Amino acid sequence: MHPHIEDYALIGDLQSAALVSSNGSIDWLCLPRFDSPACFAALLGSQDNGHWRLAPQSPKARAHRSYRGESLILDTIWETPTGRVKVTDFMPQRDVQPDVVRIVEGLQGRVEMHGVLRLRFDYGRVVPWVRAAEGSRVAIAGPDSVWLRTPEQGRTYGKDLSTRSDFTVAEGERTAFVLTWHPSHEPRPDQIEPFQALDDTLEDWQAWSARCRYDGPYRDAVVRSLITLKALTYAPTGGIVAAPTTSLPEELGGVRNWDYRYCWLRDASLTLNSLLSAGYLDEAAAWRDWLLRAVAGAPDDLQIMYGLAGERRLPEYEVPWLTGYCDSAPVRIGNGAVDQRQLDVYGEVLDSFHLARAAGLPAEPHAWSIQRSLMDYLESNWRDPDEGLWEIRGPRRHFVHSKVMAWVAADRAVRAMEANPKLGGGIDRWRAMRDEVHREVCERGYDDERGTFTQSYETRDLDAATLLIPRVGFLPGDDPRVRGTIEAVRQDLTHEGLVRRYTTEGGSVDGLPGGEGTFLVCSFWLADALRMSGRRDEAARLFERLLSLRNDVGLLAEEYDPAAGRQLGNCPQAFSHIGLVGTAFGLLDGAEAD
Ligand SMILES: OC[C@H]1O[C@H](O[C@H]2O[C@H](CO)[C@@H](O)[C@H](O)[C@H]2O)[C@H](O)[C@@H](O)[C@@H]1O
Repeated sequence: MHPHIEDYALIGDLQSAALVSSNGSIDWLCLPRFDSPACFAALLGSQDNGHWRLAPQSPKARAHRSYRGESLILDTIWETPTGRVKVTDFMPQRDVQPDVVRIVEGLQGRVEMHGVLRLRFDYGRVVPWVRAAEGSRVAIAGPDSVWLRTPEQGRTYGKDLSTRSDFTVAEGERTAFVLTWHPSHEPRPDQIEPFQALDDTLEDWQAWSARCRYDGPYRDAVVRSLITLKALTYAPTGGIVAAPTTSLPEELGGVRNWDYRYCWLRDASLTLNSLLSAGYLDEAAAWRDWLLRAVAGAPDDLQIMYGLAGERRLPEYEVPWLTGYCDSAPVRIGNGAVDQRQLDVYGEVLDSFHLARAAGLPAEPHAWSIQRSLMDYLESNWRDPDEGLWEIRGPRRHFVHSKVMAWVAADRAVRAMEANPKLGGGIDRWRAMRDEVHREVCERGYDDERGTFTQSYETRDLDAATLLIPRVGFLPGDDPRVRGTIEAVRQDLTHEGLVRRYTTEGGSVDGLPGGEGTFLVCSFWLADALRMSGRRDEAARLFERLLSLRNDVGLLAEEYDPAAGRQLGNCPQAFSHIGLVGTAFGLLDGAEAD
């Protein structure tokens, strides 16, 4: 039986991340990068696919956990019949090689502890050779090797293809495990000092969090979301992943299982907007530079997603030896959406540049050249059908959201040139395009009878993405067409007050079998649309309900099943935390009542 998705907490080092369950087991870890093969993949299979549990021996032990202050350091406090013990899990921001540190500290009495480490390289498939060397254990298979440093007290031994540790911790004692990955052909890397690493890591995160500019009633939730978003950035390149996991299902037992360990232009631009709104300019500069490298080349070669360093090939394949989270198969690596046409990404990228300029990010001449060439491409292509932001796997359509985002792209380009005419570009053409897109969307993407925007020109069905229309400035929030869309979405797309992306019943637009949960970011968009249409109190109530869906350490997956009361989909998902930050900032504006 797998732990619930909401039973997992995140630790990470800005290059990869691990999921730690509330029973003390690290069940997911890819090394050395977010998108490397996992060496712990129990999350998507069984313990035989790799995990590392460290917890009291007593079956009566009960855990309570929290992050230490405004950091990504996880403290789990275990109460047992013989005493209390704290396990602190973190990944220090790395110098050379990645480390996972687990510090065990006796708080009261004496507690017998037990550790089980099963390393399985290549997504839970390859059992390494393990031997004792230089006072540690080293596990090697193919290109990977992992060193494990264990406490001096107690006993470490091999059993059933795992490395076990038995030891006792008394009040006031502190001891550490350090797991270090490195390429197997290289000599053992320098060893870190775990207690010093703890102090340094705490200081790094707290210094970063202290720079957050949000000053309102939801600060704890906002900072936790920002830390989570920061943890999804890949520091060496500035790329930002959509989530650190693959194939956590959108429906338990279903097939809607995707790999999110890549940089989507859409998700990353929106992540950046959240960081910018809270005053984080350095990340904006790093992302801009990543983007300039990734999209360099002919504009019609632009992809909607890339690897962490801008890699273009992310072929999708299935991993048959993993049975999937709660038997939700297949487990997929890579993402076939890489070859899709999604015309909204131009709008998201240009909007992100627009916000970066407004936030005072120093100009970079290449950045405008890229924006011009993106606009030139979009001018000739915005009339085409596409797969849209939901990355449907059915036939292309004229999605209203894609067209609205084409309007956003033109609008932001025009505004950039109005502010700085020296930039150079086709301002008159872009103005004309902006007007034409607006007219067409209001004619062909609006259902007069029902008084709502639709999902695409081809249908009367609805799409939660149309809730973004006031947020991006396409129409004001009090426009009757926006108000009508809010009501229609509420009628057709909500489940117990939470919003689905679109309907999946009866020959779904997305071309996929099965259904899915409510999509969390869409519920945040509903809160935003309500606020912008003058219904602030309803927006705040919905926001607070959404906050209550976070797990015990403030994390949100992609989706939520209100009937089962469970989170679904990849976790933690940038989209959901982007939604949280955006709505919290929005609620600071205009505190007018309904
Ligand atoms: O719904 C089917 C599609 O689901 C995934 O896409 C979703 O995740 C992306 C990353 O967060 C996001 O940008 C997109 O808006 C979401 O719909 C998956 O990546 C696709 O391959 C799949 O077709």
